[in-house]
Amino acid sequence: MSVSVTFDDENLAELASEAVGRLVAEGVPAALASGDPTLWGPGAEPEATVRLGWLTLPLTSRELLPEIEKLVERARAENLNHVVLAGMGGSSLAPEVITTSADVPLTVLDTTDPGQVRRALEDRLESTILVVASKSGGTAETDSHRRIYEKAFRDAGIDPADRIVVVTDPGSPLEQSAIEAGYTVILADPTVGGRYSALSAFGLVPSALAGADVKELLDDAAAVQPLLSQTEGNPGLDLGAALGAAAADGRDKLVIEDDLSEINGLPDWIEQLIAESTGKSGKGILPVVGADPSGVDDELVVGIDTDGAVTVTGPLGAQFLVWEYATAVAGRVLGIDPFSQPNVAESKENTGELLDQAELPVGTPILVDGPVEVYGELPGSEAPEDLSDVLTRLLDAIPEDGYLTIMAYLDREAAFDAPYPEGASFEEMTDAWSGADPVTLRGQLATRTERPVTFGWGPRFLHSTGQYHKGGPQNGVFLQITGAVEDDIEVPGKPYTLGRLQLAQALGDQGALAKRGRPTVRLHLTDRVAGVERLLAAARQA
Ligand SMILES: O=P(O)(O)OC[C@H]1O[C@H](O)[C@H](O)[C@@H](O)[C@@H]1O
Repeated sequence: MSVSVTFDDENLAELASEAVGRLVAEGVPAALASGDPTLWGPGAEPEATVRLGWLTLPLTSRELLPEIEKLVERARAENLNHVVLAGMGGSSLAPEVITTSADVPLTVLDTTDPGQVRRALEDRLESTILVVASKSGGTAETDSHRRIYEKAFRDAGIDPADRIVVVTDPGSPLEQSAIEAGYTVILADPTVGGRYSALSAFGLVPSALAGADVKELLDDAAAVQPLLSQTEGNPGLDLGAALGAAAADGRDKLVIEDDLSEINGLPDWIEQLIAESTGKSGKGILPVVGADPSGVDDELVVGIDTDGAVTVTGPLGAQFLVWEYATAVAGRVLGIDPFSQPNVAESKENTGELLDQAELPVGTPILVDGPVEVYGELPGSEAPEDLSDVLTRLLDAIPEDGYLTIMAYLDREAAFDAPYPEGASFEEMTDAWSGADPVTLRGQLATRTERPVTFGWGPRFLHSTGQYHKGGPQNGVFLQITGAVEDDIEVPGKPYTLGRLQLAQALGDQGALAKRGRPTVRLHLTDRVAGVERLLAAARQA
């Protein structure tokens, strides 16, 4: 089974077909299939020269299968059936989709929230195998998770070398330290960037350990690969031309729907791929995930196995490859380098500088509304009356072509702790969860504006849409949510705790956004449960 890309929008079909015509005339399909790094201009060439390995992963990754199989057998023999993956962005998003689609359990740690990390640590440590996945080997979150787990294993009398598997690029500092520590190391293809690494060791190792059939993924991707050098019937070319041409024509908000799909969560992976690849030089495509279309002119709805202006159907392995190819093509149409992420480092550097200070410069709240403190500058000169007023003013500040983003530096599983009455029906349970979930705020605010409202968990989104926020068109309005930490976790060998790192990440990104003059407000929940409740109530009133 292959991937099909179909259009249900005449204008778009025409735009896409014109763009395909131009791309074919320029020889793009053959050039891309042969790994030509000049396709994105001289500025992008050095990076593209070492970033096109994903094109051949359906074949080259097969070489990893025996090594992966051995690892899976060892884990089974030792009853290591709680698989925890520490990895940010491209190093965890693909395994998350692969394992949820295959319905096999994987605990993903892509957070600095102490509560969420503690939850993982306290869950079956005796049967835990930890995959530490980082291409660069220098990502602070992943490094912290490794240090915390090493200590937890040792404290429990377990040798970390028996439990830690490292996936990284050859020559990274992580490879070196992992070899010294005696960890199992699986090296990934260094010619593949993080967000294009779904079919590399980064996607395959944790997914296989969790029980997913990764050979099938590669088979499905290999089946679509021959189509990608064609000038006709090339799903990657058709999709990329549509995304690029639509965005160039002003339809640059990409609503990705997957309601009927058996692939679970692909939009989250696409979000990183598209946002980080295209959101730069003041251009880009804003992925909108988990939201209904609002029917505005600058919106393009893509359905995964579900009807949209463009519908993309096909198995997961093939979808990965087609979306990667389409993103590279859209980059060419938009005139950007799809392999760089120039603005991600900025927030990281800000965070590093903040962590060097004795006290984090949190500032003074402009308002305290019960368990919610409000920091930052609101559009308009008057002080806000209450939290509802803050939300209204943020909504009013969204430019005509802009968007609002909610960024929650919180525990993304905490809502499941919400109490519900004994004997509650499933509906009552989901009501209790959504009443305690900051994600609910997205839907509430979306009903009050036609403009897109997106939601991201911090710091996860910093490795994804964070690039677009800072590098893309400057028309975003930003709402951060942070929370008090009750039970913090030391990061062994580092002068900070996870809670301090988490807050520094929020402040670091706030600095980067404020520097660009974007409206950015931080809501700090001094009591997390009561704070979310208050926030959702304020959104209802606003
Ligand atoms: O795999 P790592 O080197 O730890 O990187 C994880 C993530 O970090 C950065 O933010 C990049 O922008 C992402 O594309 C990458 O996926």
